[in-house]
Amino acid sequence: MRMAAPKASTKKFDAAVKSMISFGFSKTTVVQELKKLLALYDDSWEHIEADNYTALVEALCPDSEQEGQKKRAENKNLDSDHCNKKLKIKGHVQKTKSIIDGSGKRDSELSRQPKTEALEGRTTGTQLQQNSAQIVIKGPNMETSLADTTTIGENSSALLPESQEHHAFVTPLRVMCPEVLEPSRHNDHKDAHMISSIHHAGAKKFKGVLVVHEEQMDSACNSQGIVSNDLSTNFEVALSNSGLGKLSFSFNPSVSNGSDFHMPNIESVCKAMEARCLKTYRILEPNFSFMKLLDDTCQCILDLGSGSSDTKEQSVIQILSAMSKPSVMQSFHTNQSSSSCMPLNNLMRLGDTVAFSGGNQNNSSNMQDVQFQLSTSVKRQYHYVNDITKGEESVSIPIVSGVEDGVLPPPFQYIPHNTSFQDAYINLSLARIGSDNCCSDCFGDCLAEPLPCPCAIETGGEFAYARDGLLKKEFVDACIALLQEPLKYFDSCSICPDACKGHPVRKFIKECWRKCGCTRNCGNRVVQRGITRSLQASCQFVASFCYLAASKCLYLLVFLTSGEKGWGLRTAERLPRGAFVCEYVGEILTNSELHERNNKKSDQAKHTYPMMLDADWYTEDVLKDDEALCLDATFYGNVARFINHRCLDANIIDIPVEIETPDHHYYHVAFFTAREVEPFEELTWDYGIDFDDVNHPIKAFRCDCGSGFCRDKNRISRGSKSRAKVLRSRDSRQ
Ligand SMILES: C[S@@+](CC[C@H](N)C(=O)[O-])C[C@H]1O[C@@H](n2cnc3c(N)ncnc32)[C@H](O)[C@@H]1O
Repeated sequence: MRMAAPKASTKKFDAAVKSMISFGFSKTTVVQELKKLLALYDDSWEHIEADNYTALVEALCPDSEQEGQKKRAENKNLDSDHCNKKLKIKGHVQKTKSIIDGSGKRDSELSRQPKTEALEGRTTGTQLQQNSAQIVIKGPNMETSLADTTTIGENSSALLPESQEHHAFVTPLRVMCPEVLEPSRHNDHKDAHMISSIHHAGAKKFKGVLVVHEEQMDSACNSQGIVSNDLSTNFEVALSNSGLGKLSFSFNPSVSNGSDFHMPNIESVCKAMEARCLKTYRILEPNFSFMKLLDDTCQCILDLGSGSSDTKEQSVIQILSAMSKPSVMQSFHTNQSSSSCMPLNNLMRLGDTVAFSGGNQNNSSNMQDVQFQLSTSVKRQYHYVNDITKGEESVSIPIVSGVEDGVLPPPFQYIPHNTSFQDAYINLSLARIGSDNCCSDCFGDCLAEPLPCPCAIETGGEFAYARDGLLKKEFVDACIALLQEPLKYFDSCSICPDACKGHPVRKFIKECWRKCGCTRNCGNRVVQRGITRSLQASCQFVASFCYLAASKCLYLLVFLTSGEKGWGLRTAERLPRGAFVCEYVGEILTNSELHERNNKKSDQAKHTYPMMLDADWYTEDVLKDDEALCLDATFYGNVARFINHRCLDANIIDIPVEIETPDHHYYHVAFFTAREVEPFEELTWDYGIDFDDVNHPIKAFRCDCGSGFCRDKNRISRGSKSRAKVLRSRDSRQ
């Protein structure tokens, strides 16, 4: 009889289960595997908890298990008893040979398979059939409907009608027929041909079968197909030149361990797979779809199998795009095997710039090889796509979409701090900061002191920041109220009494600075530290798993929006309310200089990047004020230049921050989250544009913000412009 587990073990057990559930594993499976591991390790948690539950992850992920066990046995010098036990498990989890061959005799083959019996003792072909889900891949010109494709010959009884838990849908097919077929490869497979892939994972027995039925294809174009039956990899491939394929997944109901299993809807399976890819492999492409992955897999099989030259014709940009991803991934996955990254070794571009192929599975050395052979201009583009900051920030900011379509944002110089253009007069001398505006008597962290320091005077004697580095709730509330209803908070103006309708009151943050006695790590210094990695603590994927590399991490991503807005910025992680995102950085210009620039600006330049500082606070005649300042990020700027506008309910707000100067003539514009922001949500702020003001020197764009509170009466109706249309119109302009 087993003794009741002591409390500490129960906690460990729960923690391990919780951790694995967060990666998408089912509780039942995790509990089962965990119990097995505990038995294996004689209830020693040391090995199970090591490296963030690596042993458990490996037990749950069959592909990595054998390798992982080998490594663990080597590294940890497991005693022979453990090794023996492991060997037993290992024997149990070995991948089996495919239970379906290319002959299409699925039922009989299934029931004959000794491996199936050995693994389950219960699995029958019928069970598999009754729980199959189909995905029909259909060529662009094929008229065959889904319903049509469900009736297949006698050897394809796995393909059942909808009523018997079939889930089918159509996706465009990129797999075209191979021009040359080797007769020996398809002669024996006249009936139904299959792409099959079967994984047996010991306790976690899972079978996935992708089936391509060729009768249907033959009836469509009476063509030959291609079948590969590679026993060494347990992988069978059949492709038709008709453009119609059928992928059928079958599941063995015994995996459900007697629970009430029902075949899930195929769309929810795709969604779950996409979530899993996002979490586990950190696939950051916003348009990633599991169906596209399957589609690409077929294309890949065809390309590799037929030695197609398609891959050679990819544009450099496409290669760069593909290259950028693994290196981005690598920053998260330093300990990962190459399998989680893009297959770099298969990318080929022949000709003047890149010649790259080979079997080297080590991505880091591949990257070096590629970079070595790329021309300078291609290298420059590659670096730009990978990190638009060119290393100026402590985080990398990649371009994650649009690149595959050959589109890049118009060039600009990345600068992490504001730079004066010419006439702008900014006096940053320490002498101008009086003792009232700094805390020379402080030391260490001002936020740790019981009383606020003089720097908090600006914020009513309270620090704007809390100890966790976020803005205090009340401060965010007050800023939002002032931005959303400025007229309510107008102040009588002493600066421009004639023209000013009243300066709206703004909430300023005053940060401690160099004249203060506190250290650089003082909690009242946030914006001046720039875009930092501190927010990564809130990144659920990274924090809870062991892939966080010592190198730079993803945090912000530049992407091509789906509407008329052009490029945008999104966060890669969940951001809590009140978090500092980035500063709006650009050239500091006087209003007159900006006016001159606007006059010279070509009509082609669709997007504009100016930001008024003290000049535009509801004055009507602002351009008379030559000394008034603004920021322009058109030629020099930082990542904030990609943040688009959203009327009223944007997820970030701009807050003026004093750092070096005590007046409100020149200040920093910092963006903070107005609410919690979900991973991959676009970041937007309200530019404060009056869309009705036809006299404004900068012509307002037609707003495509999609907000229910959109102020633009001429707004673009949602859905009228697709991403494809935007790309097409860009192409025609180039
Ligand atoms: C600061 S830039 C933002 C980045 C810009 N989307 C790009 O592609 O570089 C401002 C410009 O983006 C576009 N934009 C921003 N928000 C928009 C919106 N809600 N609707 C339409 N266009 C928008 C306008 O062209 C505007 O002049």
